[in-house]
Order: sequence, then C-alpha cells, then structure tokens
Amino acid sequence: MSVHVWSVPMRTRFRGITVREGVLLEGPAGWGEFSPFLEYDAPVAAPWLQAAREAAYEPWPEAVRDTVPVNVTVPATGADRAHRIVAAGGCRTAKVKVAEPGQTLGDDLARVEAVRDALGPDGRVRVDANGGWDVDAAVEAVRALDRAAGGLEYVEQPCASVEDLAAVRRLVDVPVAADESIRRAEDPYRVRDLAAADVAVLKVQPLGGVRACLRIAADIGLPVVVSSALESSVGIAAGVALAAALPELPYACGLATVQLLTDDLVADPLLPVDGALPVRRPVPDPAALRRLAADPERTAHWTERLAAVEDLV
Ligand SMILES: O=C(O)CCC(=O)c1ccccc1C(=O)O
Ligand SMILES: [Mg+2]
Repeated sequence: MSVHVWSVPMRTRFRGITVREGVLLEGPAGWGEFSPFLEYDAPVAAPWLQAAREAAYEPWPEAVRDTVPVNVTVPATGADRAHRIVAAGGCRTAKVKVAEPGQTLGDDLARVEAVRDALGPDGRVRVDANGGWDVDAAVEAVRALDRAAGGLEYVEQPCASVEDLAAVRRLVDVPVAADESIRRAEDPYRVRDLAAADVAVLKVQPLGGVRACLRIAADIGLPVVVSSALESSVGIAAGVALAAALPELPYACGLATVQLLTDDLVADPLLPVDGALPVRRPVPDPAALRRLAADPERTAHWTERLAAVEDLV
C-alpha cells in the first residue's frame, strides 16, 4: 500500500492547533486519511486508522442526496474578523467557537453579535464551547448568547461531562448538541440514556468510519450533524459520504473546514458552493503531495505512529 505523510499549516489557530499533519493511504477503493491529533495515543488513534482503511478498501455506502448543506466555522477571533469570515463564506448557518481559554463572555457576545449581523435575520447561529463551562457558567452564557444571537440554533458541548450536559439541557431553552461526549463507540448510548442532548455530532475518523457512524445514527434516536476533524479534502470526503448516506439530514454539517487550512492535497478542494458541499470524492494531486510532503523527521514520526496503531487494529 502506498503511504504519503503530509503537513499543512492552519490559517488560524483552532483549538490550539496550528499545523495539520497526517498520512494518506491508497487502496483499491480509493484514498483514506489518517490524521489523529498529535496528542492522541495509539488506542485513541485506532478508530482513525479503521476509518482510513475503510476509505481505502471499501466503496462508500449509497448516497441519497447530491449536496450537503454546511456551516461556516468561525474560530475564536475578534468580532471584525468573524464578521468577514461569515460574510465571505456564503453559508446560511454559522458555527461560532466560544468559551476559548483566556477569553471572556464579553468576547463571545461580541463575536456572536457580529456573526448575526453578517448572516442577517434568516441565517442560523450555533455555538461550540468545547466543554469549556461548568453548569452555572453554561446556563448564564447560553442565555446571554441566545439573546446576543437573536436566537441560537443549538449549543454544542457546553460542558465536558455527559451528566453536566444533561443538567444544562434541563435548565436552558436552547437545544444541546453532544460532540466530545460521543468519541468512543459506546458513548452515543450514554448520551441517549441520560437524555443529555438534542443533537448528536458525529465525526468519521474518531468514530471508526462511515459505516460505524451510520450504525450509531440509526441507533441513537437523535438528529445527526456530521462534522470534520480538520481534515484535508480527502478526509472531508468521508464526512461528505456519511452525510450523503444518512436517511435524514435536518441540520447543516460542520464540513466546511478546508478553508481553515492554507493548502490542500487535492487540486479541486471540497469547498462550499452556495452553502453546500457537492457529494464527490476528489483524488490527491501528485503536485500537492510533493508540495505538502512532511520533512524527514515528521515522516519518521508518522511512519512509527502508523505502525504502532496498525498493531492494534
Ligand atoms: O463543526 C465544525 O464546524 C467544524 C469542525 C470543528 O469544529 C472541530 C474540528 C476539529 C476538532 C474539533 C472540532 C469541534 O467541533 O469542536
Ligand atoms: Mg465541537
């Protein structure tokens, strides 16, 4: 099997990440992306490799739609930059990062107001706290952000634990989405059993592939939002394949993140057109693979990492 190690700087720091790195695997069915975050140990990275192998060896499940509506993702930047990102994006839904360490609720309120202004009254605004609040802070922040946004579509992962998610859900009117609470195969059932969320965010790599996510979606009894793990267009294509195959897709997906990277491994990146991604599978561009090839030290690191995870799956 042919293996390519790549490295792409981010345009804006996002959850502390400034460079995305990973491996592309080519198999009989196409290309797969293995790009677990750097701090993940081999057991946590194992489902990421299963997802890459599925992409390389098995065809995508049948699509039931040919476009996937997506949200523009707004990092925890200042209000002016947030306004520009949304105005330039062409998406009718914006997901705004909030509760960033080192920032205040005032920063979040200003960012969300700017995003509403850029979207106009018909757009949808959702926020993602990445588990950054305790229950009291979440209740206060969600109520204030809901007012500042002129209505929030939902709040993603307001608190870190499933119990706290369930508590917040009972205290606020804004729907709650679970993201980090759904990382291992058994997690969705805990979120469901504790009635901790109104929406399930599913990511193909951490959950072990498109088919694994389709099974979770069928079992969990909640509407699903497919989101990215900041992949290149090769990895985003797996998210698009999942979103295209879901029987119901009531919300915009968080798959418009290629624009957060400075470059891409394909010549025709999966970027939104009129707020939606086309359902297609771009192939890596040989010139891009050369341009973005990781240096020898990072290539050695990823080759070792891949071998350690291969021993587990
Ligand atoms: O959902 C989106 O709009 C984009 C993806 C995203 O936010 C994300 C990307 C990488 C790691 C974590 C997250 C997150 O949802 O918190
Ligand atoms: Mg999230």
